[in-house]
Amino acid sequence: MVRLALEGLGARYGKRSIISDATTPWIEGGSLTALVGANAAGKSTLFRRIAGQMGGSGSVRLSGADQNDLRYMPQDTAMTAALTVYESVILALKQGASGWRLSAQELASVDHVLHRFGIAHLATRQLPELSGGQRQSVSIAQTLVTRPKIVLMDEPTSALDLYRQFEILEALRRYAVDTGAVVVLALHDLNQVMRSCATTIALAQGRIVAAGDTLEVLTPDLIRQLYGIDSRVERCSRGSPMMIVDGPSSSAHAAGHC
Ligand SMILES: Nc1ncnc2c1ncn2[C@@H]1O[C@H](COP(=O)(O)OP(=O)(O)OP(=O)(O)O)[C@@H](O)[C@H]1O
Repeated sequence: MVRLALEGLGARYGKRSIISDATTPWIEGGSLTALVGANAAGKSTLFRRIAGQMGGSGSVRLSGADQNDLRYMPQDTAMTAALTVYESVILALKQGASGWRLSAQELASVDHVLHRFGIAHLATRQLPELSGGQRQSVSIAQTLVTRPKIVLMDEPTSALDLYRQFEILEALRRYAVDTGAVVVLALHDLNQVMRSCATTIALAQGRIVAAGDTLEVLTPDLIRQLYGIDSRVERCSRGSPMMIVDGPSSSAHAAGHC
C-alpha cells in the first residue's frame, strides 16, 4: 500500500512564510486526492515543498514508496523543444536512465500512455505546434509514463474542454486504481472534485484547514472559509452531490482574497 502524510511542513520564499505546519493524516493510494484553496493559498508551493524542490521545516512521510517514485507536474510547462510528442514522452521515460536503448516493455508503456490519455493521434506532431489543451495532455503523459507511485499535478485540467476534463480525470482515476498510486491534483472546480476525488485537502493562507473524505471536507462552511462564497451541496436528480453557488458571502474579505 502506497501512502503519503505531511508532518508539520513549512515553506518560505526568502523571509516570507507561505506554508505553515502543514499536517495531514495518511493519504492512501488507489484513488484521487484533491488539493483545493483560493488563488495564492499556497497549493503550488506545497507541491514544490513535497517534491523536494524547496527546503523547509517538517517532513514528508512516505510508505511503500520513496522520493524517487514521486513525479510533480507544475502548472505551466514550456514546450518549446523541437521534438515530436512521441519523442518527448520517450525522453521523459528515459530521464535519469543510464542507457539509451528502449526495451519492448518501454515502447509498450509509451504506447499505452499515449492511448490512455487520448493523444496517440498527436504522436508525430511537433510540441511547439500544439494547442494549450493538447500540451496539457502531453504533459500528463510525460509525468505518468514511468508509472510513478506518488503523483502531484498542479491544475491538470485547467486548459481542457469539458469533454477532455471528464476523459482525463477518469483516466487519472483509473491510473490510481490500477497502480495503487497516491495521486494529488490541485483543482479549482469543486464539482469535478466531488465527482472524481475520494479525498480532499483544503488549504487556506498556507495552512491545511481540513483533510479527509471529500464530502465531509467540502461543507458550505468550509467553502465560505476558503473562497468567500455562499454555496449548497445538494444531490442532483441522478443522486450525485453537486455544489450550487449562491454568490459571494458578505464575509468574502475575511477569506483573504486578493
Ligand atoms: N517564486 C516565488 N517567489 C516568491 N513568492 C512566490 C513565489 N511563488 C509563489 N509565491 C507567492 O507564494 C504565495 C502562494 O503562491 P502559490 O503559487 O503557491 O499559490 P497557489 O495556491 O498555487 O495559487 P493559484 O491557485 O493562483 O495557482 C503567493 O502569494 C505567491 O505570490
